[in-house]
Amino acid sequence: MPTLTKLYTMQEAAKHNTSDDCWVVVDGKVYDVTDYLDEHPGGDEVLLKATGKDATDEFEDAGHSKGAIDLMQEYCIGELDPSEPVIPVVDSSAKEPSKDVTSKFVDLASQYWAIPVAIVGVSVVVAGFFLLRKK
Ligand code: HEM
Repeated sequence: MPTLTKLYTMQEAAKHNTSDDCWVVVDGKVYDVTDYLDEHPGGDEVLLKATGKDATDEFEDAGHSKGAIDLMQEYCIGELDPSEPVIPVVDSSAKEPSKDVTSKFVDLASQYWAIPVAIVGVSVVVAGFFLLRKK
């Protein structure tokens, strides 16, 4: 008889992000680790921080033993819904915040301040030259 696997969206899994209700997603599977938080040798903080995202990399980086991987099956409650559209994570730090006209002007001014200074300097020298010649 085929076993029915419960499917969850990442949005649904992400709601369980407290020490009273904590789900993590590793390698497409969803784990309810609420009862394991206090026992986790890596601490409860790492598990709480791993909620709301695919924590596969973090899980693998911790170098879990085979015993840990066997144990985690006890906490598996289902799988991530593969039909769920993957919402790209917007990395706001990658983009420059849009600047208004004033700050663009200030940026330009701070980059090209030498040009007007040079123009004024040349004008002063030329004016001085003509004034001296008139005398
Ligand atoms: C049901 C899920 C999990 C179980 C059953 C589990 C179990 C364990 C166990 C038994 C250990 C002791 C070392 C070992 O035997 O490998 C451990 C260590 C650790 N785990 Fe987990 N873990 C789970 C999920 C996670 C997740 C999602 C993360 C990261 C986001 C994580 C991070 C760590 C860290 C950082 C350590 C400490 C490693 C060290 O001190 O060297 N674990 N875990």
